[in-house]
Amino acid sequence: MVGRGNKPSALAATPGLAPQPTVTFSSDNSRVTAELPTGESVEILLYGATVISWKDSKGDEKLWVSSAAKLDGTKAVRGGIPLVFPVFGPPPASGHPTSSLPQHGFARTSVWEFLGKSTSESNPTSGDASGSANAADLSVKLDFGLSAASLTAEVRELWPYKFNLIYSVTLNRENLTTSLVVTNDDDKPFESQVLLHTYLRVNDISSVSISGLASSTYIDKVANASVGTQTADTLSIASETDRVYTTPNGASDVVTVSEGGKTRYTVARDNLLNVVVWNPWTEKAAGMGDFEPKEGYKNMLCIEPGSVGTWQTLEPGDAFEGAQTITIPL
Ligand SMILES: O=P(O)(O)OC[C@H]1O[C@@H](O)[C@H](O)[C@@H](O)[C@@H]1O
Repeated sequence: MVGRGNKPSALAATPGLAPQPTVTFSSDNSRVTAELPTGESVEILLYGATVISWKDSKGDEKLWVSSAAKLDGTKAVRGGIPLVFPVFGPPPASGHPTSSLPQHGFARTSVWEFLGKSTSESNPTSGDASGSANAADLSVKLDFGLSAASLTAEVRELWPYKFNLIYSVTLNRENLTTSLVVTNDDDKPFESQVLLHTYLRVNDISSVSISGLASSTYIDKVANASVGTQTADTLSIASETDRVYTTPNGASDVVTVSEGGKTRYTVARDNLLNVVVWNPWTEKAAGMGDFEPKEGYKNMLCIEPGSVGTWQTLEPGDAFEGAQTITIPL
C-alpha cells in the first residue's frame, strides 16, 4: 500500500503547456466534435457540414435541432446550421442552371471532407508572462471541403460546374463563426446563392424580439412575395414568418435577438447582404414530418445570413466569401 505522503501525483498531459482544445471523431467517422478547455463545444456532421450542436461552457445548447431530424445522411437536417448552396429556396422553375436542383441546393445533402483543425488565441495580446496562451482565450477552427469531384454523379449532372467550397467553423468562448468560400474552378462562369440556415434556440418565441432590421426592405414569402419595409425598430414573431431582408447598410447591420429584454444572440455578417427570418409556426410545423416536437416552433428562430437577393456570378478562378459570427453574452 502506498502511504499518503508517497502517493504519486497525476502528471499534466503536456507539462508546461496550457490545456488545448480537443477534436474528436465519432466512432463511425460521421461527425466531428471540438471542445475548448473552458468547456464550450461544437459538433458537425460531415453530411452537409451541418453544425448540429453548439454549447456554452455550462453545457447549454444554443442551436435548435428537431428530435425527429434525420442525422443519418438520408435527409437534410431539420435544425442546427444547414448550408444552402448553390440555390436558395425552390429553384427558378426553368431556364436557370439551378432549375433541376432540390430546394436549397445540394451542399446540405452532400458528404463533406474534414480538412483539418487549427487552434489559436482569440486575444493574442493576452497570455502569461512566459508568452504561453491563456486557456480562456483559445479558439479552434475546423475546416471542411466539398468540390464537384466529391458529388454523386447524379448531382454533378444536375449542376455541371467545377467548384470548390471551403467551410470553416470557428469556436471561441463567446461566439461561433461559420464562413464559406466558394471558388469557381471551371472554365466558364457560374451563378450561385449561399445562405447559413441557422436555427437559434430560444426559450419562448413569444418573448423574443429582433432588432437591427429597421429600414430594411423585405420580401414576405407568406404574403405572396409582397415587398415591404421594416418600419418598427424591433420585430416580434406571432405567426408564420418567412421574410428575406436586405439591410440598409449592407452586411454591417448587426441583428440582435433578445428574449425577455435581454440579449441572447448578436449575429454579425461579412459580405452576406441578406437575412432570412423564418419561423414555421403551428400549421407549417405540423406539416413537416421531421419537425418534432410540433410545439418546437416556440423554441426556435431561424436567422439566416445569406447572399440570396440576386445571383452571385463567379468568373473562372474567382472566389466569394461570406461569414456569420453569432455571439452570446458571457
Ligand atoms: O424545409 P426546408 O427546405 O429546410 O426549408 C425551410 C425554410 O427555409 C427558409 O430559409 C425558407 O425561407 C422557407 O421558405 C423554408 O420553408
